[in-house]
Amino acid sequence: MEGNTDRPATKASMSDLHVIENGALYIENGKIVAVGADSEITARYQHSLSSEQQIDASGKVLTPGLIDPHTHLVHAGTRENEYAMRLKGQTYMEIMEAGGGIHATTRATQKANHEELYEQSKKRLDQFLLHGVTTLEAKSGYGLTLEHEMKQLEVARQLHDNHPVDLVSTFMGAHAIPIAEKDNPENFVDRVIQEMIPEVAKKNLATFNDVFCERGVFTPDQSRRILEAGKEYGLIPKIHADEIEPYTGAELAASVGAISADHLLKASEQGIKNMAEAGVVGVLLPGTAFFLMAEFAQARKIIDAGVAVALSTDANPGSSPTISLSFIMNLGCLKMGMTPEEVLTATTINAAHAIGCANDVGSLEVGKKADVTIFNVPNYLTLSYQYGMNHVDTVIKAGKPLVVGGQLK
Ligand SMILES: N=CN[C@@H](CCC(=O)O)C(=O)O
Ligand SMILES: [Zn+2]
Repeated sequence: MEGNTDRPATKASMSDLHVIENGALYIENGKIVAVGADSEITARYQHSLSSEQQIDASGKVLTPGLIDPHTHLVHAGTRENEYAMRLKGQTYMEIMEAGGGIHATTRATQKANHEELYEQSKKRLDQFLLHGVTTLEAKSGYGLTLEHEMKQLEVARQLHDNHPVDLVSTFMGAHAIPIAEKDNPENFVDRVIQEMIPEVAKKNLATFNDVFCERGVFTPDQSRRILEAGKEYGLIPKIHADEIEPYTGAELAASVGAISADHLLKASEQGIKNMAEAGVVGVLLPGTAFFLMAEFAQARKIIDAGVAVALSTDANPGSSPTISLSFIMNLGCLKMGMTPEEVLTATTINAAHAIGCANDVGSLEVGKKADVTIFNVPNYLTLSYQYGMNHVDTVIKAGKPLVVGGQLK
């Protein structure tokens, strides 16, 4: 798996995995130093390694460490009660409008202190690692006040510092309009712009700035204001776009120069075309369509239109309570018309592009960080063929084996 570091893979290049049969990697100081045929690499480097420093992956598949470019990792609590309500017919938006949904997780997250939030989020992060993920993006957005948004971002930073998985942070103060400000949303938009964004930027707590642009949440105009304001502070725009209804989120992503537009279940053809032209990565989240029993994003159309597609879990307690990118790969193939090759590109190099880290990770190439996942499967097709299983055998992060035999070391 090499190539597409300068720009994300689109169209046919999404299928080009550059598989090496009987391959090997040599790692030094946390970086990939050589990759190629086992016969060559072994002859050249084996003498410099003790037997403990060698990993025999015969019969298995190595990929770059998986990258999850859209998660709501840092939050408190769960919402299985809402799941039961939806199964009886209530919709996601009805539950949110009645004060549940994102508001319910906001209450729980505000109530949790830093340590509690850290512990709950760390458990999920360990699970991500066990499922082969070595880098992920984590959003705030369950604080909705300066104090609690900062708390979420500080927990994310601490996890990045203490945990082997790398976190890339996104500020998402514009995730919902707090219930108390329902009748005056502009006030809240002003607070996000004037109070929160400058403080997040001052403390350097996020790389990206995301908005839930959806009818009943933030309008396209409010979203644009928030994203443009973030740009002035160096925060790169991202958008939760066209998830529930067509709402010109994809068009907005292209016009504000967003790095990615995410969801896109209801994106218009024009919006998709604009994204392709502007080079906005489309991050598709089929776990959300699955869990909300909604129509899936039209990945086939989106890829054929020239948009670079990445896949993500959207891990969150309301619309996608999973940490399994493998399951997302299955859904990508079975529900969105993607190929087994495309879903691998979408969870590695294209996912890296969606969060601006393709120079360091996302492919198995000399000079990149030695983040490698070894799956106990005989070929890569099996990864999106057998579903509901965790095939991860070994995870190497920056050269260190952290998961061995499917267990945290
Ligand atoms: N759609 C908005 N945000 C999340 C869901 C958050 C929640 O329900 O807690 C998403 O990406 O699906
Ligand atoms: Zn999300």
